[in-house]
Amino acid sequence: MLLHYISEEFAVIDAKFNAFTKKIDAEKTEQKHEEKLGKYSSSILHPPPGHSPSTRTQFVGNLSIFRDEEETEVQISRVRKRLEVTDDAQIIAEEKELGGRNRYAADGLLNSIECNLLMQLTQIAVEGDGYEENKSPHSPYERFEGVTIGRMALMMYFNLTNPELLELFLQRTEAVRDHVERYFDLDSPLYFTYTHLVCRTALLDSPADRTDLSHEIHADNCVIKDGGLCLREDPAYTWRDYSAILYLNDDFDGGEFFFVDDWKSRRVQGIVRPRCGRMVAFSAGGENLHGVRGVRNSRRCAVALWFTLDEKYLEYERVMANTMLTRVRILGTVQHEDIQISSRYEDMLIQCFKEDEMLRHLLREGRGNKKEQH
Ligand SMILES: O=C(O)CCC(=O)C(=O)O
Ligand SMILES: [Fe+2]
Repeated sequence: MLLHYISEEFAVIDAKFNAFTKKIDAEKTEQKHEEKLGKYSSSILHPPPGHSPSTRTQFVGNLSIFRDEEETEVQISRVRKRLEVTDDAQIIAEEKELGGRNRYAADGLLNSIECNLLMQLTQIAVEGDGYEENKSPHSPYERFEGVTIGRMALMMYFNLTNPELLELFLQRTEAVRDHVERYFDLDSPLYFTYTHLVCRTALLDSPADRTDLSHEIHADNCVIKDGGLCLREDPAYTWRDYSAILYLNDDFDGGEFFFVDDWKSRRVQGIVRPRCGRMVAFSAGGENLHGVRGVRNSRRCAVALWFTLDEKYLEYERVMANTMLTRVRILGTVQHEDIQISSRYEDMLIQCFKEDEMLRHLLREGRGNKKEQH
């Protein structure tokens, strides 16, 4: 009876994986089609990165039996958290200083040791990662490299990077999510939807007088139309509700983050200079048009975090990464000769779950889906 139940459970997980795999294939075909049509050629559209929607129910749907109890606990812990104000983070600028609505900056989300550790993770960054392998999606004078959580998790699983680094990354980004959720005093939970560790490196042959931006002015969840209106419609990541950028270093010139009032006038309302442990957070709509000034030398690294209020867009790679971390703690890493993590690593991630019974078991138990990690 029990065996029958377990095999049925696994059949359900298999079906989800198959559906997910098909979705990835469909996305790839769609992407090729879009590339042909030049859909992303407009400079005023915030380009990738970002995965298409995934749902917790779609992906780890059979965990829903834990849901009721979990939700109640989440509510209680949220109330408790609002009462305590015991963080190390200090708010350094709010709406008034930054010149607009729903935005703030804080320091102290990482200490210098943590920044140095997380900078080690940037060594596994891949050119164009998250941007369809485009090396310089934003500025021709910079190289853009990124790492997603899925890639970090795979590297850790195959013993190519240290589990403690991934753990630190997941914990500190969770602290940012929690801070943003509490600061904006949201009534419903804020979920991660996409996380991207990115570095922008000034190319040596860049002209000294370059005036272009490292990241063109944009909003994170809408497309700016010619008239200046920002429309929350396809192909924008319309489900993104809040954004945060957590900075890891300051040993470079330029690279300031700035808010502007309007796409055409481009009047700067507020500037945030990156430094270790500083973050800027804001609502992701047209009220928060922002950009990044050119990085004039060296390398600027930061973690870009996008959040949603809609649980169905939950970042599934974070659930998988937590599950893989638990597996590695229990059974150790997987030895594999000459493993290469390709740029399309998603298929490999799914394959690991298909082939590793322990991972499937932990996923089914909800061990990658810690309630404090929305
Ligand atoms: O790196 C930054 O400071 C901002 C990047 C950004 O706005 C984005 O990736 O959407
Ligand atoms: Fe942005």
